[in-house]
Amino acid sequence: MPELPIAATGTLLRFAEGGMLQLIDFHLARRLGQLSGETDPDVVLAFALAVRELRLGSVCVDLSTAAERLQPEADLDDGDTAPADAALPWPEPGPWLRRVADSPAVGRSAEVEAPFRLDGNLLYLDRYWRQERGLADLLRERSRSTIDPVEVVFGEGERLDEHQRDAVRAALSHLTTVITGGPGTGKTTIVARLLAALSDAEPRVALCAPTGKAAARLLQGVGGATGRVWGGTLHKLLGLRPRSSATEFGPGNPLPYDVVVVDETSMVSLELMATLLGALSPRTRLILLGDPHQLRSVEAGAVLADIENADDLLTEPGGRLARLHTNYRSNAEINFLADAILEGDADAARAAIEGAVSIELIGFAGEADPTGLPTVRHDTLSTATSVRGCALAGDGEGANRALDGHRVLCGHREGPFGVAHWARAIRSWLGTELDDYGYDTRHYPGQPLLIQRNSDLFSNGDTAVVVRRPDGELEAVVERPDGALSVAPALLDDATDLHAMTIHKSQGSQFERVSVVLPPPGSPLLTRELLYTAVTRAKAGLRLYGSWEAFVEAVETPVRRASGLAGG
Ligand SMILES: Nc1ncnc2c1ncn2[C@@H]1O[C@H](COP(=O)(O)OP(=O)(O)OP(=O)(O)O)[C@@H](O)[C@H]1O
Repeated sequence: MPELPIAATGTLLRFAEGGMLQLIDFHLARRLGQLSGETDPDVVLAFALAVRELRLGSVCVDLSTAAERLQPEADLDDGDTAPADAALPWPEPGPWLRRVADSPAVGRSAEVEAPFRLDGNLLYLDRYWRQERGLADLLRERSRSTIDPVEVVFGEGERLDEHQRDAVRAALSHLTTVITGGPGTGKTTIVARLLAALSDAEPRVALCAPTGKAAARLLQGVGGATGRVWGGTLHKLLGLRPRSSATEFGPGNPLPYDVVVVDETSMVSLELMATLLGALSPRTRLILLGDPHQLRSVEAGAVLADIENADDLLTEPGGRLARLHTNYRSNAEINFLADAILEGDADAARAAIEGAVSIELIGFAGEADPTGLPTVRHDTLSTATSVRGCALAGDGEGANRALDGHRVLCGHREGPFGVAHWARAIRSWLGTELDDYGYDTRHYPGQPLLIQRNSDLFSNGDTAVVVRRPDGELEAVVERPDGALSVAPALLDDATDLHAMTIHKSQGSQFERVSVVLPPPGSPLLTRELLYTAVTRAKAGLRLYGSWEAFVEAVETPVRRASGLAGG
């Protein structure tokens, strides 16, 4: 049963009881309405739904389709399924939209400040409407600008395929280029090639990504930082301070680069993308790389997918979209499965698993201790043993490499299908198998760590391994864009043991073998994007723990995030 707001009555109470609104949605909507004198419960309901949808990752709510499209929420972490969709008193869309439009809390022109904004059928919190509009205007403006094209001649022996060559040419002759493709389709290879083609002009280049790990991989892929090539997170590029929305660079102080490349753009929120576009000089080439089929940013927005789907954001002469198709890294069975998932074809996806030698589905219904499963024991022990071997020999980079041999990924954070439970079970079982391994709260050689906050030194999502130095002291070796960094383990006291991680956090990384703990049937997390993201983290081997029912449900449930961008 959801927690109900005491002050809610009538319609709003019914929606809260039906799992459609949480306390925060109700209170924020009511307060913002009260400040402007709005008390009509149906209008406050529309505001509360806009707040709810923002919390769930959509920039706005489409009031004309809300009754059919919005689903009640379940507690994501306890594995509960959503409450049954009791018939809720949805207002008639036409009159509802008119009453919302007339509300004093809804701005009518861009000059008027008001907490909400109605754009057609889409209701926004004003701040997000302004961000979306600002981003769309800047993208369209850049699409109208031309740039001197740079010629590229591909050599005889160059192994770039036709799509990759087209993407390089596009980026060399446009101000804004979006290059989409799944993992291993050559996005990094292309960046290296186009930087080589631009090298005569000695451009100042920024290579960045939403996470430090993804930025590190991009930088490594193009041969590392040089005098004119900088690499790091998007937050660092913009000069965003932790826990603040102020940036060093912006419209009055543009970024000092000729080329800005962003990898893993699917994880970038609307707010961050709008900030980036606002901080670019009109002559800076922008190249956005990413896989629009992966999970979206944690914050609101699905900017990459929206730009890909919109007709008018990225157009000639200044803008171009290029798509890459062939995954050169993962094995053919994993690629085949990923394609079937994207097609939403559950039969083909199931057949892809049943006919594969490198993929299997192991029954897991949440009842058993994960380490009772021999497959979990085998994979986690072999990885922990290799990581620990390197750590005891003081080899931090080797330990970090070995850590990528196998990873347990969960959709949920808590509960029997969640990261906390699996990580605890694996760590305590490994503690019984390996000497001096994580049996109490002290750091230990081979301890794999996940950093969960941004700071001057590290980025949220960076990984580290605790190693033993020749003098016997322990140090944590962190992988960063500009190389490994050794720090006292105490500096990472708030990092968590990385015996399992969420699928969300795994974006931007690939591992030799991956074990995925599927959410149970009925979980709101069971979506096509979650499954695709999890499956494509694997290069050579994949295990899914769960049921066919959960698997099929995921394949058949695409995520929808509302925004006004793709609508043009
Ligand atoms: N045309 C090609 N022929 C053969 N191998 C290729 C080709 N293009 C790329 N590769 C190889 O495929 C692998 C993946 O390429 P790359 O790292 O550039 O992909 P990516 O899209 O950046 O992957 P991710 O985003 O997942 O890191 C690399 O080992 C690369 O050398």
